[in-house]
Amino acid sequence: MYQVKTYNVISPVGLAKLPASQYAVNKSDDPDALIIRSQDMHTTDFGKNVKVIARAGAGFNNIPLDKANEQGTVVFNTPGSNANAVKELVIGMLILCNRHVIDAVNWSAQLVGADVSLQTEKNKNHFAGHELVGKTIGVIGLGNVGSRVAGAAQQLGMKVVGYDPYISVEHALQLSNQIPRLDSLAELLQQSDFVTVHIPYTEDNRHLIGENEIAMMPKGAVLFNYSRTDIVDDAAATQVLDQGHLQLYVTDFSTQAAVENPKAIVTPHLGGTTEEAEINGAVMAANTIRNFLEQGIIHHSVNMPEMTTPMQYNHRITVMHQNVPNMLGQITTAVANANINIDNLSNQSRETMAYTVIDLNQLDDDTEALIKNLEAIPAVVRVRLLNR
Ligand SMILES: NC(=O)C1=CN([C@@H]2O[C@H](COP(=O)(O)OP(=O)(O)OC[C@H]3O[C@@H](n4cnc5c(N)ncnc54)[C@H](O)[C@@H]3O)[C@@H](O)[C@H]2O)C=CC1
Ligand SMILES: O=C(O)C(=O)COP(=O)(O)O
Repeated sequence: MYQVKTYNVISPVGLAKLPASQYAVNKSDDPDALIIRSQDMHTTDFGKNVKVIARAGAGFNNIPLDKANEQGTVVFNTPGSNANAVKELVIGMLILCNRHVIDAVNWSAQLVGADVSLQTEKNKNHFAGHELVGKTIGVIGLGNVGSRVAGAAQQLGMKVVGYDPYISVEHALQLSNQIPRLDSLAELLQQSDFVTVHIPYTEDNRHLIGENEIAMMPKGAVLFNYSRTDIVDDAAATQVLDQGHLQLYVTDFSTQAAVENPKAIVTPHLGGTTEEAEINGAVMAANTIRNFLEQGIIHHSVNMPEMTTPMQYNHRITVMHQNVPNMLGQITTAVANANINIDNLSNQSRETMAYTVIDLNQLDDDTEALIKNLEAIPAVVRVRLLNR
């Protein structure tokens, strides 16, 4: 029985993909697998028995990949599962903000008395807005979310420019040829009435949009952050709001600087919070966990190499190890010393880590000794034996 532990709200539709005959959910404090969303795993203990962490969602900066690598824990995310949800919220906020709808609705809610319609007609022009057609939106990051935001903004009649020096082939092919990909961030910032950021948080992306970048944006521009805290320097963004250079700062992240500034519009990390996205993410996470635990398949990992060959033989030994010389030699020697014939072997690497998978039709009686010998090889971090 595999033990699975969940953190955050994980859709029961996804959990139902884990057969009760093989998986127990939230029944053990020493789980094999975790399904999480934004739980901060830097401060949440997870033991060596955790073989897999599935992040139902896109961003994985809440998971310490160094620790995961050290103990041989494969980390997955569910790319694209909530991208439509974020796109819809960003486009919704774009329209709401450009028409001052939030202030207008709050104002209407305070109306009392018999002359409500009179007051309305007299004051509505305080909330006169602008249309989006013909305005320029700069989309930073053209992955699952950014490419959808770019496409939707284009359909609204906006001019769209993009910036993503690392765009995947898949997303580059999907992007309309009407959407120019600019060579520099500065070029994008200088020409955009609206800037929206859709990139992962990494050390390199910390404060990608800071004081200097905001200064490059035209006066009266609007900045959206539906990516992560700290990709935009909130202190700088809220300061220029006060100085009037930015018209609005719209963010999904409740930092102190943002919530204290009346000109900042803060949604409480709602981008991926729709029933549909929660189901998509949880279903993908559950399927990913099953494929990995039952067959050793790795697809959509953020720390380990891809290995998508299904289990076609009776037994599979998976060896997670550091990506250093002579590992294959040592692993195959250990198997040969056990007098076992290898039917299929695959070895993939990714940065500092590698994954070797050995398929066998027949095992000898002393499998335990073989597993121990494999585990004893320096640089091996986890060995698993899977049986069909
Ligand atoms: N507010 C929310 O609830 C949600 C927030 N997010 C955030 O949005 C981020 C993006 O999500 P997805 O589009 O699904 O991820 P993705 O991985 O599909 O796309 C990210 C894109 O950013 C690009 N990129 C990376 N660094 C860049 C840089 N310095 N400049 C320009 N482009 C850069 C990559 O090449 C990639 O194309 C996530 O990492 C997460 O932090 C995602 C989903 C929900
Ligand atoms: O998928 C992401 O990166 C998100 O930010 C969504 O986070 P959540 O699953 O709503 O806690």
